[in-house]
Amino acid sequence: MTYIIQAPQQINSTIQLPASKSICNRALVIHAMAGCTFPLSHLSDCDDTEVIVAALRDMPETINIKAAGTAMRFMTAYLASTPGSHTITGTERMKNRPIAILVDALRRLGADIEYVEKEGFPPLRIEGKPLEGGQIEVVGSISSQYISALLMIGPVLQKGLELKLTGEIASRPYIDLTLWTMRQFGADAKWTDIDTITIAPQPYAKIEDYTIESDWSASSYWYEIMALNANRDSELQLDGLSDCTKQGDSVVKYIFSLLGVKSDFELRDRIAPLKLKAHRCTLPRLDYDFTGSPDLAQTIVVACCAMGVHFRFTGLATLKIKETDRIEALKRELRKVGYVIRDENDNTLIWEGETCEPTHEPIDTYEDHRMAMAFAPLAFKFPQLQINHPEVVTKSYPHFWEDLRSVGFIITEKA
Ligand SMILES: O=C(O)C1=C[C@@H](OP(=O)(O)O)[C@@H](O)[C@H](O)C1
Ligand SMILES: C=C(OP(=O)(O)O)C(=O)O
Repeated sequence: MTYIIQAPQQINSTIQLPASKSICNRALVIHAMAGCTFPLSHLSDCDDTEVIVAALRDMPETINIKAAGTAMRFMTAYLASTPGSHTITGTERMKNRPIAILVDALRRLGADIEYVEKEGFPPLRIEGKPLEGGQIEVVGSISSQYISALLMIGPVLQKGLELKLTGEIASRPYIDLTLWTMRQFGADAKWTDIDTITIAPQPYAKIEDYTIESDWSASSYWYEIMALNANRDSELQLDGLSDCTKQGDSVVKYIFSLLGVKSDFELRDRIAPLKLKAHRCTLPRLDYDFTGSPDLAQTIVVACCAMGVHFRFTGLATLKIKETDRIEALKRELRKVGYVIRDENDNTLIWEGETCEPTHEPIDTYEDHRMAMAFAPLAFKFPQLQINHPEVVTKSYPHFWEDLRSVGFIITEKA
């Protein structure tokens, strides 16, 4: 399927963002470890959360986690520490996303895990059993999801867990989000040194009423829409977010303030409406390190090209092992609309304003929800923008296209 997208002149609407898949997936695994039987409410209906809901509910012999990285990593640690025999697998892409750092760490904690196909990658055969726990070192520079997965089982390990992280820590705000979620469920989980996290062997508490904030990563596409619409009469309200959030991607508020989008929360101390308004952007260039917020990179890269803001973005090394190689995907698809960006050292993207003749071919999405959502706002600049396989958005934001229609986008299916 291919969508043809036409953007509205002006936006005056309210959007209810989906629940944060990162918080949902943490809460679900912790909730299961706490032995809670009642379901969690207000979960996201995105694919990445639904695969965990189904896995925990049915616990089939073979668990297919599809394309969900967090689900693959969190469920691997959960299954390794919970009695039972399971194979965990996923999409072809998932079978090429590395998992050796997590498997090695779990084996050092006593886990029984075998690779079913390729050494270092899913699928995995796991014989779950109570694990002793203790002190281990883990590389922190490849994916924070390995660290989060280990931390979440910490309270149920006989000796608890002391995790020393080595190397530069990638996606660190997600580790803090894990610790915060664990503490909400009664865990004693904290940084005890600059590179060390300690989890006490103390069971999780059963929590009945748990509110899940909306997804700040999803809000980024609305910030981009407001920036590219650049109409002073437009105003957009986003519901479900909090100014005192623990989601690292809330830094989007700051980044887009530099690109002319003003954010105004009705209340500061809890979930409250957030109003966005666009002002003129006069920024000539933006340099930013995305080590802590990799999921925002595509949004900001596309927005800056469309706004003529030159950039040098660092901290992008982990983009190569996500839903697709996002560095290559960005370079290739931006050329179709006339922007020539280049990469350096496998972790940097640079744009000095170089352009090429646009081909106006449809944008390919590479089974990556964020490619579709980051490119859609380009419809403000390129009328009749086309996006291939728009259905990829279900990974994190199933009603993205309906929400776009509700604010005035005209979206038609190409015959
Ligand atoms: O823990 C999480 O919820 C996530 C961590 C990040 O992954 P990495 O730690 O692999 O960068 C992020 O990209 C992903 O979308 C969600
Ligand atoms: C990288 C992402 O997801 P995951 O790693 O959980 O598949 C993402 O949602 O951008």
